[in-house]
Amino acid sequence: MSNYQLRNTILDVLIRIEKDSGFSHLILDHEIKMNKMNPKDEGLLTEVVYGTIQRQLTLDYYIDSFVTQKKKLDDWVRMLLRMSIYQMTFLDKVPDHAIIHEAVEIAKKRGHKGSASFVNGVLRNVQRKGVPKTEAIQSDSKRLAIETSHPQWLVERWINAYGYETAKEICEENLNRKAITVRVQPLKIDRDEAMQILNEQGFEVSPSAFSTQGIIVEKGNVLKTKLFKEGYITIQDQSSMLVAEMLDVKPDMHVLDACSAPGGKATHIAEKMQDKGTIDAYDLHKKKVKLIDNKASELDLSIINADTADARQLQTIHSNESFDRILVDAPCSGLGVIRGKPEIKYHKQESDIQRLAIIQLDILESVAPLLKKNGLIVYSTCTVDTEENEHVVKKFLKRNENYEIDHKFFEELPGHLEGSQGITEAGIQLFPQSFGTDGFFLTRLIRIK
Ligand SMILES: C[S@@+](CC[C@H](N)C(=O)[O-])C[C@H]1O[C@@H](n2cnc3c(N)ncnc32)[C@H](O)[C@@H]1O
Repeated sequence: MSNYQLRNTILDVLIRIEKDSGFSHLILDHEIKMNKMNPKDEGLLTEVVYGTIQRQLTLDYYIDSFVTQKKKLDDWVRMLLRMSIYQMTFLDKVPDHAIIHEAVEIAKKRGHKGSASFVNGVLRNVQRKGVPKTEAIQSDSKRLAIETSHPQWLVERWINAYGYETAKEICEENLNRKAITVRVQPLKIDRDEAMQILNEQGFEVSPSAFSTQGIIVEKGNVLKTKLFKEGYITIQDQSSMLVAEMLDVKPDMHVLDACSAPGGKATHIAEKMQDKGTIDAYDLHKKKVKLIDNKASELDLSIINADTADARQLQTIHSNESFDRILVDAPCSGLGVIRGKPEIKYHKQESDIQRLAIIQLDILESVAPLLKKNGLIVYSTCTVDTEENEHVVKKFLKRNENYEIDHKFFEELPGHLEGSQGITEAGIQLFPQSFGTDGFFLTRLIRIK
């Protein structure tokens, strides 16, 4: 692929992610497969696409300071400027003159002479004068929002909930890439053996402190390994691994996973139960239910019954007090996974959070009667937001006196979390900057009567 073709592909991918509100990782994976790219091109494509999305609002702030025309820029022109300025400002892989030359060539082909000279003018200005400073922005939240490319409402929400310093740390960490972590299927291989095999294949690996099944992979693409292809390991964030650990399942239990697709936690629970007992796993979306079946069969697990259902209607299928354990891994705003899916921060609105918090509480309240006395519910989300996390738990407890927080949960948390800033009376909020995990919340409730 020529440099020109590669830059053009990067632009196409970025436009598609923005236009279709699509997930960057899915569109990127598809593009890489379709184009059969070499690893170097694949690396640059991934780096520029993620980086441009991660820094979008900062890049727009730069662009707007150089553009005097009142007319709205064409979407493709803005995107071409974003990806070019991203490379000039945040990467040092390609010299500025080459970036400008290629951007102008793309503009000539996509637009007319005017577009090419406009793109040339803006980029030459960036090259000559550098990008504008942000220090002069008076408001702390606005400055942080522009510097770290987050919507201002979100920055203000995090400042209000956790204070300025923590909000700043979250925003800054969201600009980084995280290490991949995998979970071993312990009925097929043990962790040490899997680590040794990965090591021998050149991967840099270390054991996770969150789960006895977790491995941190610092470098390398595990998706291409035999271990992954044959279901000895699966990709899962360490925070998510904590869920099955905290659910405290045993073989032969009857477990409900109310919001289960694509089945990451259901399969972990099945492994913990030594594939003995029953897991009823539901998801609202029929298409996604297939993913649960696929994951279970990839990992050679047999005790998961996956089906389509609204978690708020499960009383019509199951009678009260039928489950030993229930997992509510609730649909959420996903603000904890911005590092991997950076477009999330632009697509979510504050109203989404309010709408989701109502659904989360509804789901918890609907499944609560289905749990046996002395049984446990784990409630979790991959978000960093008090309204979806602590507030949902507190509202639930206020309205369901037969439940309380299971305090043994805090004692059972891995030792390195002790004294973590995210531990509250309602559960634990993992921040992305704290332990290298996704931003994640979980807690455990016990049915006392
Ligand atoms: C956080 S994801 C679950 C991830 C899953 N537990 C795992 O570990 O792979 C939340 C899931 O809830 C599903 N969902 C949304 N609303 C639901 C509802 N009312 N009832 C059941 N599932 C729902 C979504 O389709 C989504 O797959």
